[in-house]
Amino acid sequence: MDYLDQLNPAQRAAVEHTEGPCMVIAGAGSGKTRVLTYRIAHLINKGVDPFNILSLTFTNKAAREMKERISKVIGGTEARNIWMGTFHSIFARILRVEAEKLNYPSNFSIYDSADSKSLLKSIVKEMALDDKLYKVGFVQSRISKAKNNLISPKAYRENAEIMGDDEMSGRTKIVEIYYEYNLRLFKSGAMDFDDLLYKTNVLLRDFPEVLHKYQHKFKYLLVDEYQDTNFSQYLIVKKLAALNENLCVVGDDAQSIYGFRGANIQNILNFKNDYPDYKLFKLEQNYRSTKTIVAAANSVIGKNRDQIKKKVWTDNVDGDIIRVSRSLSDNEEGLFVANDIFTDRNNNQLSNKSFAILYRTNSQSRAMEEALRKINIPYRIYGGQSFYQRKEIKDLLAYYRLTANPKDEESLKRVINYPARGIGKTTLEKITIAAAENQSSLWEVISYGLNTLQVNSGTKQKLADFVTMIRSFGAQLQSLDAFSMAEHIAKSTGLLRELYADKTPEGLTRFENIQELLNGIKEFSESNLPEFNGEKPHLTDFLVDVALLTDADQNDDDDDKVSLMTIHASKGLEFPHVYIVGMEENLFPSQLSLSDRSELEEERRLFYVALTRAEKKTTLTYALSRYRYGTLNHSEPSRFIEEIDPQFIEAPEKLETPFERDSGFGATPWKGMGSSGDSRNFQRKEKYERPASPAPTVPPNLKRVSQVPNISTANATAAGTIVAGSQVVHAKFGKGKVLNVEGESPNEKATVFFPSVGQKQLLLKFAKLTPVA
Ligand SMILES: Nc1ncnc2c1ncn2[C@@H]1O[C@H](COP(=O)(O)OP(=O)(O)OP(=O)(O)O)[C@@H](O)[C@H]1O
Ligand SMILES: [Mg+2]
Repeated sequence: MDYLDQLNPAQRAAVEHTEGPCMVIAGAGSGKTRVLTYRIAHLINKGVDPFNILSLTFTNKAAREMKERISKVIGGTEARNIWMGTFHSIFARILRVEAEKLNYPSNFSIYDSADSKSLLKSIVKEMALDDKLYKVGFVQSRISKAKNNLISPKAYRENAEIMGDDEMSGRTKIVEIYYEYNLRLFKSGAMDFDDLLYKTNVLLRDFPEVLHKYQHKFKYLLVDEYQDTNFSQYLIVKKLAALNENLCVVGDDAQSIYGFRGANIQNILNFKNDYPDYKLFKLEQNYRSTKTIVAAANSVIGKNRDQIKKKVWTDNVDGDIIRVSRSLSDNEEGLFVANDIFTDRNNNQLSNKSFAILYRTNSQSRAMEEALRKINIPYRIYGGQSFYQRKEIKDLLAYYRLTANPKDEESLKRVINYPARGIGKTTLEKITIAAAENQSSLWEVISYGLNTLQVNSGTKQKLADFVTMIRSFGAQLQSLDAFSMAEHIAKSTGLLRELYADKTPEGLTRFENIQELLNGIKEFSESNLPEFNGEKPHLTDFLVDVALLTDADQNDDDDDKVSLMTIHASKGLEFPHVYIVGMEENLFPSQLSLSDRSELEEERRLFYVALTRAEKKTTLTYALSRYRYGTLNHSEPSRFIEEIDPQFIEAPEKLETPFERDSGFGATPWKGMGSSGDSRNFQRKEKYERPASPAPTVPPNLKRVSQVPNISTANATAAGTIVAGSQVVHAKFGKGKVLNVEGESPNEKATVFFPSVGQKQLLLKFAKLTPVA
């Protein structure tokens, strides 16, 4: 069958319109990514050289999948020559080639977010600023915002009011930190993530011949998820496309979810100004989801004021209505989800990978993981604490980075005394000061300025040995292949021995992780990628992208596992069955978004993204209490549940009085096991224990979602018995004194002082306070 027949007429028109600017704006699941994929296949089929195609995707995994699909469509191996990947990975690759023009080494280090934070922390400390006022995360996001808007430190200083710093309770030193931070990055031969785009812009602005070269090279440009590009990305695309204007962008304004990180939906709206002759394609048929899911998602997004109105419809079946499940706690919620997957999978012969659990914040994965582990359901977490963020991995990578680029300050600090070699904190401080005085890097101090350093001769020797070791690695970089070099470093630094000696379970895991990294490098060494022209790649080749890798980029799609990820990470993906968990006020929508309409609308778009990931079935869950930042909080169901048109969702009952129904986890495989093993959960379980009543069995195929056991509100918390001044006992916090009671039944709140934990605000209907005489 001709591949063009695998498209509907609107999709086909977009694919065949290969010359000139075009934009595809369409709702979720309508085949935007499919259009990009087929468009590339079509270009190659028409004779365009894959080396002349640049395609920018949201993840590297998406790029890989697109290439596979293209290969299937057109056959052969040409697809692997397409320039395809995320903005960051593509332009990191280009910067490697052009780095020297910017006075950077081509082996420049890429600082990930943790490296940047660590550097910022040092700077705040060295500048003797208050680290409570200048919180690292805050400073980092300000600098990131500036960089993504191409505001240099100088421009920042001149336009401090544009950045709004004067309104930020006296945090006027951000710009000084920004200056110093950039300087240190430069001295370290390092770029942070935002620099990869910023410096690309500088390169294309200041070196017309370079711009010219890439304009000629990339004759066809394609961008997926265009609604989430920021200004810096927008400008790169605009510059590269200026010569040929063969630019095709696809996106959905309703799925713009990175506004908090500087993505600018205006890029969609401005397209027609930049390219007045552009062609606009609209796709309206959704191929992914059931009628119910499409209609439910439409009803939600319709509540947003700022949007391009779209019709999205589907020919697919009606499908099940959306289910809602309520639990008492986050752990119970985890158990519900795990159990539900277990039953559904077994009753309907489904694979694990048909299921996905999506959440608003990474920390919500814990309860899900525990529950899945308990009943042996294999799962995979995308994002979160990624493999490459683990300490042992970062340590070894720091050696590799240092070998390639000895000026890399963060890497040097990480390993100069690991494994321990007697180079202490004070020595490092002296080196840092000397570097600042001489305007040099730490490496330059220890390799050339050792004599001027005020340390004893023993320490000097240790530093000299360290320098000799790193230099000896450097000398072999070009002669050894990636794996031999990597293994040699792991062994001769003593790092492998150190981890091997640790026989604790954690130590064992760390050792295995290192083995896994080395295996990965081995695979890479033998991968025979076209860019290495038949030669074995070097360790520097491996390092090119390693800072940009995320867990989503690991290629183990064949594994049959349940997927766990944040909604942000789920963009563009699809799964037959989706659980959206933690549907609670202050969590989703997030607390920070509640006071601002545009932020609330971004949360709603996020919910739209979540809902539209599902092909067949969507389940929403919420818990009535949840541990957050170490304290137990009571929660209310999310407003988003009620925003779904009621015909498409299970009757939400009376969400605000959740305790009157009585049912249980009848069919759970862990019946009678208690909710969880750890002592914290045990306490919480105890707290919610109610007088024994037989748990009714919920047949697994029942549409109504099983509910958690109810609890009686008729206990000692009744109004009147607890007043300001009375002494009470709380199941978890122990004895306390009531300072104040406010609000009306059933929402009275008490402020109680507990000697064990300090002051707490508790809702009486949940808190089970027992008065003591
Ligand atoms: N014409 C078609 N015929 C059959 N299946 C299609 C067609 N168009 C799209 N699909 C399928 O529909 C699903 C959704 O397509 P795709 O992922 O391209 O949509 P999208 O618009 O990119 O979605 P999102 O907005 O979530 O990124 C995919 O499984 C795709 O293969
Ligand atoms: Mg897509």
